[in-house]
Amino acid sequence: MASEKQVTFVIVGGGIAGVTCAEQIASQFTSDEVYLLTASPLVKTVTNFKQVSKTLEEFDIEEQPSSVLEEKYPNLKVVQSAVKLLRAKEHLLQTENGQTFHYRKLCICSGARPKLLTQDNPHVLGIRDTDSAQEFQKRLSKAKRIVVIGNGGIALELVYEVEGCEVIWAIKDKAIGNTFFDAGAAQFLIPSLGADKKDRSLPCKRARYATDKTGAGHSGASGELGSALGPDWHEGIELRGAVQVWLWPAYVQLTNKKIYGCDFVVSATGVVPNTDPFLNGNNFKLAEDHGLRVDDHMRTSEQDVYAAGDVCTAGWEPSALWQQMRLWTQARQMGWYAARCMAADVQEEAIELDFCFELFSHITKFFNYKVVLLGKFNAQGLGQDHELLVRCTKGQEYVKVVLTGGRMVGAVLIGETDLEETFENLILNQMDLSRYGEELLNPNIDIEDYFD
Ligand SMILES: Cc1cc2nc3c(=O)[nH]c(=O)nc-3n(C[C@H](O)[C@H](O)[C@H](O)COP(=O)(O)OP(=O)(O)OC[C@H]3O[C@@H](n4cnc5c(N)ncnc54)[C@H](O)[C@@H]3O)c2cc1C
Ligand SMILES: NC(=O)C1=CN([C@@H]2O[C@H](COP(=O)(O)OP(=O)(O)OC[C@H]3O[C@@H](n4cnc5c(N)ncnc54)[C@H](OP(=O)(O)O)[C@@H]3O)[C@@H](O)[C@H]2O)C=CC1
Repeated sequence: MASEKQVTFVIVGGGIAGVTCAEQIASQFTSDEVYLLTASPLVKTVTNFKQVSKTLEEFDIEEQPSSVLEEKYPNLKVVQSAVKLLRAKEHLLQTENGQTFHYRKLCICSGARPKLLTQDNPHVLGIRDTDSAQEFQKRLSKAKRIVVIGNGGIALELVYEVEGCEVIWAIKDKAIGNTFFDAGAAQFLIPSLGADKKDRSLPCKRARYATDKTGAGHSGASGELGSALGPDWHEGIELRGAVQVWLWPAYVQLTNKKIYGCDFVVSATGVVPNTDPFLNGNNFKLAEDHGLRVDDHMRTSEQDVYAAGDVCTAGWEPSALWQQMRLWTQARQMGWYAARCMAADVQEEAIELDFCFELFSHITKFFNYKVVLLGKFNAQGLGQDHELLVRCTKGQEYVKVVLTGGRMVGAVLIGETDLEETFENLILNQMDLSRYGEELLNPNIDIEDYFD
């Protein structure tokens, strides 16, 4: 049914960024109707939020029916229909179900979708949402062998979690988990794959790695065999050299020229922001990664249109210790900050870039280890101008700090190190640590006493 509404605030997207933004706006402007337009039947909400330290936060994500939000915020209306058209110059939006909204302020939080290796190939799956995860699960239950391509978050989780099916993991780097780790951390984690198999007595879990040091793409390209991952990676992992001689639904040729048959391929090769088709016809500035470019007030290049979460790309000059990564934490922080910017704009108040953009911080789990990443954890953008200190106890913890000019600028903490708060402080206060040298990571010294 066609209808037209004049509203102050419209938010597009029922993911973490959109829901956080809508909640924040609805709680601040209780006498205004706030509209959240979303293509998905369920909305994602943040629960059990815990501020672990100044910048580190932990929370759970729950998918809930939109009624839960509407009950909590009586002025928040959720419309489950995709936006099909935006005319930013006219401040007008239209949804698939025929509703037209004339907004004053709009925030686009339409997320991202998997950047698949090949489009429209029924044997190549991406994992993004509940539907695609269910499709993956369905196909996996009948699969003997899958090929996982990519070396980021999803691939790391999959190769560890998938059971009862042979997994061939094709990566183009020398070490696993290139988006989160360096080779040292990868080396620390690799035994978990083999050990996990023994400990959990999984008869069929087999992981195999194919690496390609050329860094070229996979299907059909040429290249040479990459170097081995290290002495431990194959421990407890069954390795077989030859391609199976029966017909598989799909075959993958890697750049090392090997061909593997499989039931299907998971393309865990990153994401691309959802900026089309509904944004077409406007004058949005896009970043190189196709994200909506936003300034330090989360404003896009179209007036009164803000963006947050995976769909946007930070276009401001970032702090020396922060970088954008498309993660839950940043989706929540951006959604929340975008709401505050929209509010400040309406109330004609000034607002400064939030403190959460001072220091990159992320807590997660890989291979059942707690993982904390701080600042320039992989010495991003530092070139040769840095020094690394590493402490590692096999099977227990891996601690790496990145120093430049004697000051700590990043850290990777794997395991229960209990160092996150101290290191966060050292990074934030930029204290000169030169005189401590390697003692900084001496496990026999209580580092907190040093700096009290
Ligand atoms: C398998 C997987 C595991 C992950 N694990 C982690 C993790 O452990 N830790 C972590 O920090 N991050 C993780 N991430 C990343 C994290 O999920 C994303 O960074 C985050 O969810 C992005 O939130 P968002 O709100 O920007 O986008 P999304 O969650 O993608 O939400 C976008 C919303 O916009 C809606 N939408 C899109 N187009 C339209 C339209 N035209 N009209 C109306 N609505 C529209 C969609 O329906 C959806 O509701 C993971 C991602 C994946 C895929
Ligand atoms: N626990 C967590 O924090 C998790 C976070 N996520 C997030 O979800 C999003 C999606 O995850 P994911 O898909 O793993 O994305 P990521 O961006 O984490 O990783 C993509 C990986 O695919 C590789 N890649 C890209 N293109 C190709 C190609 N053509 N051939 C081979 N490899 C390629 C990339 O290598 P290169 O970098 O060299 O291009 C990279 O290793 C990300 O934003 C991720 O951060 C997901 C799961 C868990």
